[in-house]
Formats: sequence, structure tokens, C-alpha cells
Amino acid sequence: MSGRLLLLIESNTTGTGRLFARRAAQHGVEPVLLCADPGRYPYAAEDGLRTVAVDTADEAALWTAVSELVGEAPVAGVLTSSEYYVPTAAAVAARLGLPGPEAEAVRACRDKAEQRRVLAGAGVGVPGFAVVDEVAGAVVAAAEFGLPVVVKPVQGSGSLGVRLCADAAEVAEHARTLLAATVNERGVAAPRRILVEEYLSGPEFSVEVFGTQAVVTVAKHVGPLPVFVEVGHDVPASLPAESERALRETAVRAVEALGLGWGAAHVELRLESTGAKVIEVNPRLAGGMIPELVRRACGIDLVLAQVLSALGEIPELERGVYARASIRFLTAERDGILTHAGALDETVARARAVPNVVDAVVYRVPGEPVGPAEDFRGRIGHTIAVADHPAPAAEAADRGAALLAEAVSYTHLTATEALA
Ligand SMILES: Nc1ncnc2c1ncn2[C@@H]1O[C@H](COP(=O)(O)OP(=O)(O)OP(=O)(O)O)[C@@H](O)[C@H]1O
Repeated sequence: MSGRLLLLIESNTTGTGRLFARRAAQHGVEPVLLCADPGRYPYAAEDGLRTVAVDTADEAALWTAVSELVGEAPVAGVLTSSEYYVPTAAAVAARLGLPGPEAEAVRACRDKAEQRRVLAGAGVGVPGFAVVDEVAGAVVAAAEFGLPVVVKPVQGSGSLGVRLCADAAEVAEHARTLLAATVNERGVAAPRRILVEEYLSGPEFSVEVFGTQAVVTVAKHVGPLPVFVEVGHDVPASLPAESERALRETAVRAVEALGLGWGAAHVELRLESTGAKVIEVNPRLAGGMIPELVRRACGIDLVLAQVLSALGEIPELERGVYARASIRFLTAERDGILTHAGALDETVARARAVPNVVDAVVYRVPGEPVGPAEDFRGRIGHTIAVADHPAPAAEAADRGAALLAEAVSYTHLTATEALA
């Protein structure tokens, strides 16, 4: 180790969170995780990651902890893999004179209402939207757009609270639920505003942008309505050149309009008959194992690229399609229970044995109750497959996920009965 530190301010709890620290260590820089609750990240203890417990929502306390680390060794970069802490990490990096995104731009971007206004103002395609702070306003907006509409919080991630509402009663009920929330899922005060949006029904994609360069386009699979759980991705998306161009150009224009353009941005879009429309720009690296799929399909390590950017180095983003990578997430059809340890291990082994499957994993413990997914937290496991062509990769990932599904038992106790 060179003695230099990379400060990681909180992390994402699933997916690529732990890889940020690993890539830093592989690059000869010591990662230090600053977080309010180290117990939230079991991987930190498993990987022997140095951790500093500090209230990261308290600017002064965080700065004191950062200053102590600065006094100890040269701090070479500041980064986070959690969307919730991108503005915090950006502010700390700026205060230390280190590379990072524009703190004000990422703060504004994280407010979906503000983001919509900026994008619409810049002429970037977005769904019709209304920002409301009372139930009656939500119902009026829904009638104006025409039902169904999407009702969602102005902040958040992982599709939490995002719902398709079919009629005025559903709009009112969901708006009431969202407006009643005083804190978000990280326990931070939630704004008392929500978005009502025109429902875009075209196929969904994401464009992974780095700086202002579109690196790769991803095809996304969304589970059963009325919720929007991402249940699979194919990398790269197989698209006609014109659609690919429209998605990439729209994504880059969105990033530029928002004043981003440092490091990774994950831009979600839907392809409508009227063109590519932005669902959301996330000022961070993609979740959902997408960086891992991109690494396997295109040979580009986006996690390493993000770490290098934080350290002020120039990452290699040379494009190439070496393979096709697909992921499918396991979700429960209804309330059920995971089988016992032996059967679970066997199921995972069978999924791993499917030709072209390179990874199969179940995130939960044997005997744990499971239920239908409402958001990303309802995903129980995944399979990743890699092949030379799109169809075999997708089919192998599907087949692996179908085998994993045998780990869920619906014939024994329901989750409610098991807990009673
Ligand atoms: N106006 C819309 N029309 C169609 N689908 C939508 C719309 N808004 C949201 N969605 C769907 O809901 C999903 C989650 O929405 P959104 O990206 O706004 O929430 P999020 O919590 O930030 O999720 P993520 O972290 O996955 O980006 C989208 O990926 C999309 O499938």
C-alpha cells in the first residue's frame, strides 16, 4: 500500500458496494468506509475493511472524522456507491480539493421533480409530470394526463414507492400513503411532495454514461405491474442502430443538461413511438449487478473507472463487445418460504451447472419467509449467464432462475403462518 486513503462514505447494501473497496485495495489505495451503522454492511467485516462509525447525516461530525483521517495519511479520493450519499461525498471531496461531481448538480438531480423540470426545460424528452403536495392535486393531475398514471416519491431508489395507479381511488390512496411518510428508508426526512406522471409503456433501457460518453446500452426487464421491480437485464441491448443512437444521444443530453458529466451516471429511458424519453438520471454507477454484466460483456470495469476518477486518474473506457451477459432475479410469486439449507445448496448448485451460467446466488437464509416483490428489496437471488449471442445468454439466465425458483416452497406454511 502507498499509504494513501480512499474514503467511502456509506455504500450500497447489495450488488457492487463491496467492489469499490476491493478495487481501491487492488489499486494500492487503502479504502476506509465511513458509515453510521457498520452493521448495515456485513461485507465490511467479511472483507476486513477498515470502518469508521460516524453519523454521516451530521455534516460537522462527518467533517471531524474526515479531518482525523487527513491528519493520519494522505486522502487521495472520496466516493460513495450509495445514491443517497452522492451529494455528501461530492461536498467532502470538494472541501478537500479532490475530484468529484458538482455537489449542487447531484443534489438537484436527486430531486426527481427538480430533475424533471430541468430536463423538460432543456427540451429532453420526459413523461408529462406534475409535482403535488396534497391528495386532491394528485387526483386532478391524474385526470389531466389520463389514467393509468405513475405516482412516486420525489426522492428514492430501487423503485421504492413507485406505483402504477389505474383509477382515481388508487391515485388518492397511494398519494396519501406517500405524503404521510416523514422519513425515507434511510431514516432521513422525506420531502412532502410527490410526482404524478404520464405512464410510458414502451420497452425500458438504461444507458451507462461515464463523463459525457455513453458507454453501453442495457435492456431492462420489469416484473408484473402495478409495481416496477427490475427482474432482469441484458448487456448490451440488441437494438436497431437508430434506436440505439436515440437512447444514447438522449442520455448524454440529459446528463449535460443536469450539469453532471463527472464519473458514472445511470440513465433510465423508455423507447416510445415518439422517441426516447428519460425516466430518471441517477448521478451514480448503476446497481442491479449491471457493472458486473458490463465487465463480462464489454471488458470495461465501471467500478474501477469510478474509483480511478475519484483518485484523479483517467480510466480506460475502450468499447468492445466480447460477449453477451444476462441477469435474471429471483422473486416470489406469492407468500412462501425458502427451503432448508441442504435443498437450498442443491438448488443453487443445479442453477450454477446450467451451461453458460457463470453465477447463481440466493441472498436469503434457509427457512426465511419470502413474499411478492414490491421493490428491489423483494429480490431473493439471481443468476448471471454469459454467451456469444444474446439468445443463449438470456435463455441460460432464465433457465438458471427457473431452477433457483425451486428454492421457494409455496406448499408448506405461508410466511404469515410461519411467523405466527
Ligand atoms: N412515468 C413512468 N412511466 C413508466 N414507467 C415508469 C415511470 N416512472 C417510473 N417508472 C418505472 O418505475 C421504475 C422506477 O422508477 P424511478 O427510476 O423513478 O424510481 P427509483 O426508485 O429511482 O428507481 P431506480 O433506483 O431503479 O432508478 C422505472 O425503472 C420504470 O420502470
